[in-house]
Order: sequence, then structure tokens, then C-alpha cells
Amino acid sequence: MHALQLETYKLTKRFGSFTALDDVSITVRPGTVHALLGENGAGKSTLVKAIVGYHRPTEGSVLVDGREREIGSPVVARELGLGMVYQHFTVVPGMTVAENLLLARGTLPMVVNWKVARAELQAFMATAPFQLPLDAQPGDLSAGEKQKLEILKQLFLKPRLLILDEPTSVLTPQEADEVLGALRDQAHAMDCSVLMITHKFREVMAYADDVSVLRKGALAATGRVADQTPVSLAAAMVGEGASGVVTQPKWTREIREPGDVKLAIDTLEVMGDRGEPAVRALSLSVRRGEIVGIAGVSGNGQRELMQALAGQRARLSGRVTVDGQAFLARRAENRVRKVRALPEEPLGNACVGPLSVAHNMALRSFDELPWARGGLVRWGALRERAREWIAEYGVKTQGERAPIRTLSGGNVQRAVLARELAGEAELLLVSNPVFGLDFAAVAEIHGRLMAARNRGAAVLLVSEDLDELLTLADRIVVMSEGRIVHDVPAAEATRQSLGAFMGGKHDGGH
Ligand SMILES: Nc1ncnc2c1ncn2[C@@H]1O[C@H](COP(=O)(O)OP(=O)(O)OP(=O)(O)O)[C@@H](O)[C@H]1O
Repeated sequence: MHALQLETYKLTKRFGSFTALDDVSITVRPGTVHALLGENGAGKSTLVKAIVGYHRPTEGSVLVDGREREIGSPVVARELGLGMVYQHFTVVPGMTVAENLLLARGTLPMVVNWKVARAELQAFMATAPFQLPLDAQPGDLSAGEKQKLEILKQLFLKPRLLILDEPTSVLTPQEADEVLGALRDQAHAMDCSVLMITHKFREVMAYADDVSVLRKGALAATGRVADQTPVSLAAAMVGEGASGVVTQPKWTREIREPGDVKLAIDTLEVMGDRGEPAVRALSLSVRRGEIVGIAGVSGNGQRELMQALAGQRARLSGRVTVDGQAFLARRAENRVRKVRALPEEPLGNACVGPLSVAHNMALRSFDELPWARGGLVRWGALRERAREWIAEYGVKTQGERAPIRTLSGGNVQRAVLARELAGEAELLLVSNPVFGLDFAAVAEIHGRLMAARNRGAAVLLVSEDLDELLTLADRIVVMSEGRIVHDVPAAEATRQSLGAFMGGKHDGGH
């Protein structure tokens, strides 16, 4: 029998005086999909990292097939057949998909017989739940495709238990169903057991056999999914008595006519990482008080477009204006035009991990008045402001001096959002803003974006989540192969109609 049984027994993890994981005992039955739910900061990542030897538990133990095991490192975990797909990407840039898959084994043979290796990889791909081109470079892959590569890397190792941290957060609904369906089939065929962190109740109800809920580090519920409802799960996540509030969106869309054009993009051309055209003759404008959503299958130029707008990628030709003035995303222009960006994976793209929360919150403004005077940075005042933001945005951190990389994903996102929304941003460039967040954080962040729009900010929102676009956007455009192929008021759009354009259909005639 290949799929294994995993138990944690009274597992506890403390960081200093803080208890991130408190006496947690769960059982993943062989050949099942076990979902792990909890709010941001509840301890889900800490639990799985303790299982795979990335964290050493302070107390308690891990049992594999009923035997207590000392898992001192991820290498030991792998030898026991435990595979882990992390939330952040671990693909090696500059290496192809094929090379990344081979590297997943952790050892490189002295001589690679590429003919044999290639045949093996092709055979693996043929039976894999989803396909990627073996010769593609990670730089060419969208967030969704990178996520698939992370999963393929682990499946290639034929694990007996596969642990996934938010595997579907950057996948389209169709891709998510494809991936989760395939994982469930593998589990039920006893190929491997699956332990999966997710924030999506729909996925738990549709694909998981068992579920455990963490709240503030402790086990709040565990058992069969069949015995649960989304309401009972939500109540377990946030605590009894609070369950009534969880489904209420915290924001409203004010009815308003869009104002002047804030951002105008005119026949913009941008190259991809391999020098291929990624954005082609793209024209688009965003008005004040309007959220324009960009839908599309990942990898159709959205990433390159947003990077070009934010000044992180060269523009080949075309013109970008903000307030009618040429815009190159220089620091001074961003300040004067009040342009702010929330890139995907903010820990890697918008933060300096080892620096404190306060330092990261100050990155935009530490050298400006009133925070710097006569060449001196007023760190005391910046720390004070950081404390205010931490309270206002509900950032869960052990303090403003904690390194930002010790925060959970949702809390990094909130910290970056506090920084980027400060000073009445007038143009927000946002990419997949709720990647990996629980429903409370999603509602919170959507509320912040809507509030910015309601007070007249222009928002350009790239999302691979159609539901997010249908909820938030005033207007939705679809990008396909670097072009805009469809442009529709959000109120007239449906998942089906957008999906057809995402699949390559074009608006006729022009
Ligand atoms: N290395 C560390 N040092 C100090 N505190 C930590 C460390 N790692 C995690 N924590 C804290 O432990 C708590 C639990 O974090 P964890 O990442 O496990 O939450 P999570 O449930 O996975 O959240 P999310 O859904 O946002 O990813 C958080 O308050 C976090 O700040």
C-alpha cells in the first residue's frame, strides 16, 4: 500500500514566548484528502512545516503509519515519503521545466542521460494530472503554471503523502477543479494521501474527505467533511458567536459615474522574458472612481503589462500617460501622481524579508517629509505610524520590530496594503491581491480597494479569479495573447461569456 497514514500527537510549536501551534492532534487517513482550514495566522503553515521537519516541534510527535518518527529535516521527511508543495515558489529560474523536475529529486547525477531522462519525463507528463511544456523556462510561466510546476515536481517524486499549502489560489476555477479532482483520484486510488491547506469552503466540501480547523494555534474541529457545512466550518474558524458576520461583505459599491481618465495606455508593446512579444498594441484607459478588471488565462501578458506599467520591465513602444502626462513610473512620478502598486507575491516583490514590519512600511516614505528632516530619518515617528497601521489594518505580528518574513501570507499582504494605500493613492495597480488569503482577509482587502474606488481612485486589477473580478470591477477586459479581446461592463459579464473570450474567442469586426 502506497498511501500512508499520518498522525500528529499533541504537536506544539513556540516561537519565543508565542505559541503558534498548541497541542494539535490530527489524523490523515490513508488514501484520503484532508483539508486544513483556519484564518490567517491560525498556525496552518506552522503545523505542516513541523510535520515535514522544517520546524522542530517544541513538544509532541509525528507518527507515520502508526510509528513515531523523528523528522529533523525536510530530507528525512522526503525519505519517509512526505512531499510538500509550498505556497511560495521554489522553482529554479533559468532552468527549464524538465530540469526543474529532475532537480526535485535533490540530487543531480554526474552525467545526465538526456535521452533516458527525457523519455522518463515525457512518460510522467503523459500521466500527470496536467501538462506543461518541458522546455519552458519558469520566467515564461504564469503564477498558475508555476503552481502547477510545484505540484508536478512533488508528484514526480511519487510521495506517499502530499502536503499542499493553498494549491489553487492562482488557478482558474476550471484549473482548480482539474487539479483537485486529479489529486483526489490519486488519493482514492491509494497512490498517496493528501493534506491540503485551503481557504475555500467550496474546495473542502467538493474534494476533501476529512477536515481539521485551527484557531489561534489550537485544533477547533476535526472530522469527516460529510458531518460539516460551510456555516459550521466558518463558526469553527472564527469561534462561536461570530459566525453570523463571516458571510457579510464589509463594503458597498457606491453608485458613481467614472471621472476623468487617470491612466491611459496607448498601443503599448512589451517583450516577454525570451524576447517574444508579450503585450501587443494594447490600449486601455482607467478613469477615476473606476475599477477595471483584467481577466485572462495566466500567461497571456498580464504579468508583463503590470510590470511595464510599474517600471519593472522595459516598454518597447507605445505610450503610457497618467493625468495626461507621460508616465515612466519613476519614484518622483509615483509620488506626484499618487500611483501605487500591489504586486503578486508581495513578500518577494514588495518587501525586504529580513527587515522589520516598520522598515517595510516605511519603504515608500522614509526619506520624505515629515519623516526625514535635515537628512535625518525620524525612525521613532515611523515606528509609531507602523503601530497605527498594524492596528488599523489588523496586521497580526509580534510587533513592528518583527522581521516581515515571519508574518503569515495574509498579514504580509495587509502590511503592504497599508503602505500602498496611505496618502490617498489615486491610481492603484493591483495583481492577484488575495492570493492565499482567508475569507476575512479577502473581505478586508476587497473593502479597502472598493473604498479607494469610492473616493475616486482609479484601480487596475489583474486577477485570475473571475469571481473576484465580477465582484469588484466596474468594467472587465479580457486579455488573450497579449491583446485585449473583449471589453464589457461588469454588470453585463458572466463567467461563461468571459470564459469564452479567455479561451481565445475574439470580439468580431474590429
Ligand atoms: N519563524 C517565526 N517566528 C516567529 N513567529 C512566527 C514564525 N513563523 C510563524 N510565526 C507566527 O505564527 C503564527 C502562525 O503563522 P502561520 O504562518 O502558521 O499561519 P497560517 O495559518 O499559515 O496563516 P496564513 O493563512 O496567513 O498563511 C503567526 O502569528 C506568525 O506570525
